[in-house]
Amino acid sequence: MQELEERIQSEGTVKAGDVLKVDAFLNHQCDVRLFDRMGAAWAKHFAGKHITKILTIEASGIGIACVAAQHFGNVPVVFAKKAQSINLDGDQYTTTVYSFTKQKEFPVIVSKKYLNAGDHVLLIDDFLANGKALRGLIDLCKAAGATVEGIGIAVEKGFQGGGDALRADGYDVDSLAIVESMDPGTGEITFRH
Ligand SMILES: O=P(O)(O)OC[C@H]1O[C@H](OP(=O)(O)OP(=O)(O)O)[C@H](O)[C@@H]1O
Ligand SMILES: O=c1[nH]c(=O)c2nc[nH]c2[nH]1
Repeated sequence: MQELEERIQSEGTVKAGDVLKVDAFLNHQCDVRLFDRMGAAWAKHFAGKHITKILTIEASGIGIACVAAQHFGNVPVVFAKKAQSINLDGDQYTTTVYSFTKQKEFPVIVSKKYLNAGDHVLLIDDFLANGKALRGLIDLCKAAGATVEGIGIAVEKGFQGGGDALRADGYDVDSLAIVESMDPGTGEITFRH
């Protein structure tokens, strides 16, 4: 998606440790008109797929998924929680995920009420790096007997390999920008096309 690549080039910064900072528009301050166009792009890619639910993970995927849902017939958006809460009752599907930016392991929890066998799920997230977050969401879908119809990602860091491993496993991963390389010294960012 050319618009997203241009925003990354003009507003993104490359940090040490393979971190791309795009919090001016994607995952701190949110450009909802951009999110809307990202939703439209995923709707075009996944046209013809029967999607009954969007599943994402706290925190940064939530806003993007909610805006994107409007392009999928306003299907419900469920987000996996990364902490137990007195607000979480009843049976739950749980797994654990190592968080790239927080550098620690989190529980990942979805109430059994909100993910079911028979659901056809689109996974949405802001970033795909090593694929840990998505593998966790896929595990939750498997536990529920739900079908993963596809994966919509805003920014994939292709050089970290998580996306290619998911594609090799047969998942339809639509990343709107795939960073091929980025250099914290010069700030140069290149994209895969
Ligand atoms: O492919 P991976 O290696 O799993 O990296 C991608 C994940 O990392 C970020 O989550 P993180 O927990 O770092 O931050 P967040 O709370 O802002 O979503 C991002 O939102 C993805 O969920
Ligand atoms: O803002 C972010 N920048 C990144 O490089 C990244 N990788 C995973 N999750 C991420 N979030």
